[in-house]
Amino acid sequence: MANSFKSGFVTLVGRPNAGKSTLINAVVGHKVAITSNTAQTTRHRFRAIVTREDMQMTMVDTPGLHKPHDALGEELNTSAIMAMEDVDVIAFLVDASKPIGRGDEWVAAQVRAVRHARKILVITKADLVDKDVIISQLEAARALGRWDDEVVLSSKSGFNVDGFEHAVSRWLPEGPKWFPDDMDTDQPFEVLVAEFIREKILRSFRDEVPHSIGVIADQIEYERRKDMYKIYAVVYVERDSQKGIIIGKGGSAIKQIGIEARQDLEQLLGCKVFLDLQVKVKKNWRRDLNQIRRFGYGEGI
Ligand SMILES: Nc1nc2c(ncn2[C@@H]2O[C@H](COP(=O)(O)OP(=O)(O)OP(=O)(O)O)[C@@H](O)[C@H]2O)c(=O)[nH]1
Repeated sequence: MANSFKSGFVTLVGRPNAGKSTLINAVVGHKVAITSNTAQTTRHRFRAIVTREDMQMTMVDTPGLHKPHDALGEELNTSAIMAMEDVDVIAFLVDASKPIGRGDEWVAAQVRAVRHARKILVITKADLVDKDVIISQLEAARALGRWDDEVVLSSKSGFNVDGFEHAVSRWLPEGPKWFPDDMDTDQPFEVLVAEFIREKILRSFRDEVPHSIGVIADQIEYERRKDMYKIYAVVYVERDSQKGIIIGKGGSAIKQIGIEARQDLEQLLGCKVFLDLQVKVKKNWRRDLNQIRRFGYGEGI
């Protein structure tokens, strides 16, 4: 008898910076999620899909859970908590290199409250610490809930990423292929483009403007004759001072962001990219929920 096909949904949760987006990219095999050192990099829910011969696993990335400080923070939390409903598997990620703290405990409490899903404990960033640290971290994390499986891995080195895939697959129910074989993310193209640009800004200005920026890819055109994409994007900031920082002396900072984003986009798109970046001030956009939704962040999308 032929083996039956398995399919289902897994959500990755963990405190900000636990390594959710990096793990998704490692499983997919290329970049579909942006990452940075800045906590709360991920702002919107999206799905990444991996299809194998015998299974299809759809990963739901979520903004890291944390105590909210503003409307954006609340929206991100609601989004992350909602992502735990209606999934088959919850993967709870704990950073091996950071002592378990209140952030992890708070997320674990949300996970414990979900009754129906299978739960996998995932210790991430194993490349950063010694074996004995991993063992003690595993023991401490075990105490935070009841786990159906445990995985220790490193998304950076690739160590045991397949172990994660197998652990999830084990708990997926039999089901149909929900998405076509070649689909690896459900993010609209313009959102993916905007996110790649936002990543570069976050990486350049870790401390100065972490949560005050939003990026919209206004216009994307493909020029067949040149095999080139023309992308016009706007970076929104809250204050004039932030605009100055992002533009930099004589435009040097925005130029550098443009170069890095263009290289990434060329890799994503497999052809040449012309990128036009503008910086505009939109006061208090973070506090205005409609504005947040217009930027595509939170569960409103
Ligand atoms: N050394 C090492 N670094 C890692 C690994 N996984 C993630 N990181 C780094 O940890 C930081 C955070 O990773 P992300 O994947 O963005 O974390 P996240 O949980 O998605 O973060 P939020 O979007 O803030 O919730 C980045 O700088 C990653 O490069 C790993 O396996 N090893």
